[in-house]
Amino acid sequence: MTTGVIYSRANAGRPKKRRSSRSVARRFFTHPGGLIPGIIILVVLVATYSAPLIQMHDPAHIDYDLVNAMPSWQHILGGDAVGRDLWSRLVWGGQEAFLGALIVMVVGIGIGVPAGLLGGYFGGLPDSGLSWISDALMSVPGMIVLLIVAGGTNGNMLILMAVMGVFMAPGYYRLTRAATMAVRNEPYVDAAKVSGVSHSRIVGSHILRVIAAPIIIQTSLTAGVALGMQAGLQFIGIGDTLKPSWGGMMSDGMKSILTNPWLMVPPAIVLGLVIASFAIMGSTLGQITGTRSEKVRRLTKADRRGIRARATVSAGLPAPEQDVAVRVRGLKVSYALADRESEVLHGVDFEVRTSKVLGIVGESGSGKSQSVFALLDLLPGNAIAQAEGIWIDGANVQPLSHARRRALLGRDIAYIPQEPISNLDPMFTIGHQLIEPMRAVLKMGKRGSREYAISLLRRVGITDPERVMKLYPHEVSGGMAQRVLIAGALAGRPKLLVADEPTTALDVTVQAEVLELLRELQAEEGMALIIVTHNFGVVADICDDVTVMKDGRVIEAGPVRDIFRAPADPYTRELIAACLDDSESRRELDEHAERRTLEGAPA
Ligand SMILES: Nc1ncnc2c1ncn2[C@@H]1O[C@H](COP(=O)(O)OP(=O)(O)OP(=O)(O)O)[C@@H](O)[C@H]1O
Repeated sequence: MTTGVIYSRANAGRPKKRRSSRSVARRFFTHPGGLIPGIIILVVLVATYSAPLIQMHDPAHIDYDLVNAMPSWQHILGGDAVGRDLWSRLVWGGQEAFLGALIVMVVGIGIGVPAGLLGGYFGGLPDSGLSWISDALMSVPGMIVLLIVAGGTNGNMLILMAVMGVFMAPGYYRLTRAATMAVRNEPYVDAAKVSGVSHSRIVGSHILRVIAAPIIIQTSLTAGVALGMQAGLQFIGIGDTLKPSWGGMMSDGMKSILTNPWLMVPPAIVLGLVIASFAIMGSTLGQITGTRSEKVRRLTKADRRGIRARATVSAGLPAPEQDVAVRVRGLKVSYALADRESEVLHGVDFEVRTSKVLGIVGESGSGKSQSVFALLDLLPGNAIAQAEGIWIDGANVQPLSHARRRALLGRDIAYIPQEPISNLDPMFTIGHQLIEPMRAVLKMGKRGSREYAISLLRRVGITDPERVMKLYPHEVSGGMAQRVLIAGALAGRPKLLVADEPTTALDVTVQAEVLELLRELQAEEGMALIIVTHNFGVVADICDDVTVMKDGRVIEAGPVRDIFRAPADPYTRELIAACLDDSESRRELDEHAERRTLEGAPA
């Protein structure tokens, strides 16, 4: 699950995959949450701005015969309390509403987004100053300011909307600042800076892309709020009362609520529909422009029935020999996407012998982690895993329920993750995080679990465990955190330990120590160990057997010595070549080559 991206000037400042605006538009208009509200807003907008064409009468013309008249062919929505045509006022009423919402959005985004980028990206004084202004603005009651401005400007709705935009700016500011702060310390942003990419380009290509989705959602909500607030102001009589407006129509309707409640209905429906459409549209746009690559779907009952039916295939297969701790046969993993299934493992086989170490090796995306997650039954909810059989310690666990498979974790099977620090909760001490699972899973008492935790920490090479127990994760190094996680994994005395790239996040000297520790513990405990790695050096260092994976398939498998000596597949040869450095494994290979040359065979 790690990806190694080398940052060069060629790709600096350019995200690897950028969704084109055409593809966003296509996905938006094929999504019901985009198409339906989009059509509603478009229809209302077109109707509003074609008001001179589609009005049936002059919206200001008073016809006493039309007072509170019910809908008819000549007046499709009837007449209001003073005898004006309701339809004509409704279509004209939207013009000011949309213009007002646009002003609010432009002012809010225009002030809030640049300020948020500035504060979030540079921090320090600009951030403190802008945050102070934003907090000050948020503490001012906006409605009161609007009423004062309304008094001073004789209810000029466009000025009022601009002021409302200023009050919306802190929302944009906070959103943009938070998203920018989250991204600014990402390694790819540091890499872009180191590559000499300008701040404006980093902001434009990396940060704006990340904040686009929340800003779009915020804008849709802002449009809805602006329409609502504007209608509220018009409702209380602010603005040009002679001009048709939705808020004004609702105010008129309110006055006649007892005599003619119908007057409220058309403006309320149109306003409600438009506000709801903006909200739904924003959420859909956010979903589409978000970071998810493809929409996933939840597994249906039919999917689950199919998985169970396919799982029963394993029932007829013989159990593995006694010295096989884990055997996986014909493992396939697919993901249920919106319109199809995407298969990422295509029938993977591997096995680990009792008290032996298996290395699963392959480049990024080859399917190593998916294979072990399927073994551990830890795949995400939309994953469909099928296998001819998954035997752990002689028992086929494939037909077992999720609950029974989960019950194996922490006892029979333990797991060591890739990123030690991020797998420890920063809110709790190391001691708490070791003791808690012991009490829950192993049902140990408080005192017993504390003593056991201390003994385990000592066992993984921590010389002052009592002190370490009191530390928080941020107070320990990566290597120490990995030792803590290894101690936790050993607690249940597992028969199988799965380590997913356990040294990737550590520096080279610590990597060697952690591997050495794993090798020692595995031998002492007699556990089977699966190490997932992309580094053949690690395989050479610690593994007895190796399974080489590529594109969700096993390319080659066998004892490490044999595969190093004579890799059958060109891909395996490439992987071995890639790990050739000054490490121990390189020396071993050189010695091997030397021996073969002395014996007269080609190296
Ligand atoms: N949740 C998911 N939905 C869809 N596809 C996924 C999902 N998780 C992983 N995949 C795909 O499964 C394939 C195998 O991923 P996996 O994480 O097993 O690779 P890996 O060999 O462990 O890589 P790395 O060394 O980077 O961890 C990849 O193509 C990946 O895109």
